[in-house]
Amino acid sequence: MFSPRDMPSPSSIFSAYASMTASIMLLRSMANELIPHPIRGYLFNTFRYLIRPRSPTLTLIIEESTGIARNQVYDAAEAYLSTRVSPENERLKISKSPKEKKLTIRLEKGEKVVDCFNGACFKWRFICAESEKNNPNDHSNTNISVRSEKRSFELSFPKKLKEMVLDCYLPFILEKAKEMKDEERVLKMHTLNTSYCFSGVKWDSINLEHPSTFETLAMEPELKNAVIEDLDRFVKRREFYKRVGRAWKRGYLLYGPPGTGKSSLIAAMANYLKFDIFDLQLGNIVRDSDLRKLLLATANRSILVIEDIDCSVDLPERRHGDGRKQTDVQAHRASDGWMQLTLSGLLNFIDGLWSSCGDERIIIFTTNHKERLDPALLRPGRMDMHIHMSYCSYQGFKLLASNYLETSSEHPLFGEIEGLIEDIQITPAQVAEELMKNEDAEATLEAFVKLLKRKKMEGDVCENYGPQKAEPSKRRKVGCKQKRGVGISKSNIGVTQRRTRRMRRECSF
Ligand SMILES: Nc1ncnc2c1ncn2[C@@H]1O[C@H](COP(=O)(O)OP(=O)(O)OP(=O)(O)O)[C@@H](O)[C@H]1O
Ligand SMILES: [Mg+2]
Repeated sequence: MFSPRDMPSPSSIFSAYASMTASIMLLRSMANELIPHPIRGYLFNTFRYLIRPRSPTLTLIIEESTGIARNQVYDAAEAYLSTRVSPENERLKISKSPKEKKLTIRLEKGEKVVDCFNGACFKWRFICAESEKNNPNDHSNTNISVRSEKRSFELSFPKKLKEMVLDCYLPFILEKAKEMKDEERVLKMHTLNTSYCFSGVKWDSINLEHPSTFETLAMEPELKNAVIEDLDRFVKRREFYKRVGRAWKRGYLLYGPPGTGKSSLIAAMANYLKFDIFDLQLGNIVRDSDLRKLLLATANRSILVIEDIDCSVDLPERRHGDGRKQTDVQAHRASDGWMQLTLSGLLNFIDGLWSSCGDERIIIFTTNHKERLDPALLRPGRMDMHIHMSYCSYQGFKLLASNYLETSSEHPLFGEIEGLIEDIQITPAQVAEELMKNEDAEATLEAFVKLLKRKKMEGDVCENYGPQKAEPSKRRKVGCKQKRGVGISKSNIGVTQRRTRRMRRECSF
């Protein structure tokens, strides 16, 4: 058993320490005489390293670049720490480039930040080491030196948290920084530069500043939710697509009358996902090979849009005897006998090479006339979701009224509007235009009621828009009314709107 009597007395500790120091000094003087200087230095450093007390802290050095490539962890840490500055910080860098929406805050040399995550505290320090080197490219012997900065972050934490830092904390920072970048991202709209049409093809881009969002879009709430859920599912399913061996792409067909929000929905999708838009005007493309080049030049996380697919190009396989005019490019193509842009070329390329060359691709076709589309485009598996954009419903009107007139509560005229709007065809674009005419909500709504009454008096007939199976002429003959309905075709995702079903029942024979 250990008893206090066994404890060494302070005087014995002191004498042991004195004799150890004396022996070290003796060893040192012997070493000085016997061991050559460079070896002595090496031995002392090794000895000091071995007897140095072990620190319970681990420090990770996160350098700005790894050879040529930038270090993603550094960039993520830089962005993330800008949200973690505290009143303790004394010097911060601040900047804003023309394209950025907000001010950017960065730590200045030597500044420290303490960040807490999952109950643990992590110490960050920004290091910026400056150095001067002779310019290796300077052959003029002027000895002009080049100053360079080596930036890095030091992340210190208790050693026992190493696994947690590598598995959770750093991935969390990478994810957070990605979210911040997406938020800051200026979306681009890429369109074709037609001056390259015959010699080659090229995308030109401008900033996409379309303000349409799902909040401002008048759509049946169930349909809107179905679209949002579909997009959410799509972007989350990288592993799923890999597992089932499918290219990570999703196709949407938007169809309905002009002014029902097809283009607005595309912009809302782009703004929601933070995806760039590539607007492919098929009418300006001559050959499949040009099309391929253009498609291969599109980026990941983008939406490829082909508007008005039924009339944008005279694809050889397409049949339409409606006397539509050819564009100049199409006429040129036909006169030269090089009708080389084919629908099968387009579809095969989209399904095959294009989609397997990139990730997170969305493709959207729009049309005012679904019934004129080639069956190849409509066959199951081609477009994942068919979205019917149709006339404005009472729900749609309420959303537009609250956006345009900023009326939160229901106005007394809303009841009358509900009764009228159900029986006539008015597009969201027309409703929006009416609601913008006057700043006075009362006067605007009164004028709107008058317009609805006038339209009702004039009478509506089913137009050749939407999913009806009947021939337009037949529908017109029987005076079948088309109710507004914004729906997804039932063959696609099983979300069919009550309204659309009712409309189908009313319009088919
Ligand atoms: N569903 C909607 N919700 C909100 N605003 C809409 C909606 N539909 C149309 N609008 C308004 O009408 C304008 C024109 O709509 P948009 O260009 O999206 O229609 P479209 O269906 O693409 O027409 P087109 O078939 O002629 O291309 C939009 O800028 C927007 O202001
Ligand atoms: Mg449009």
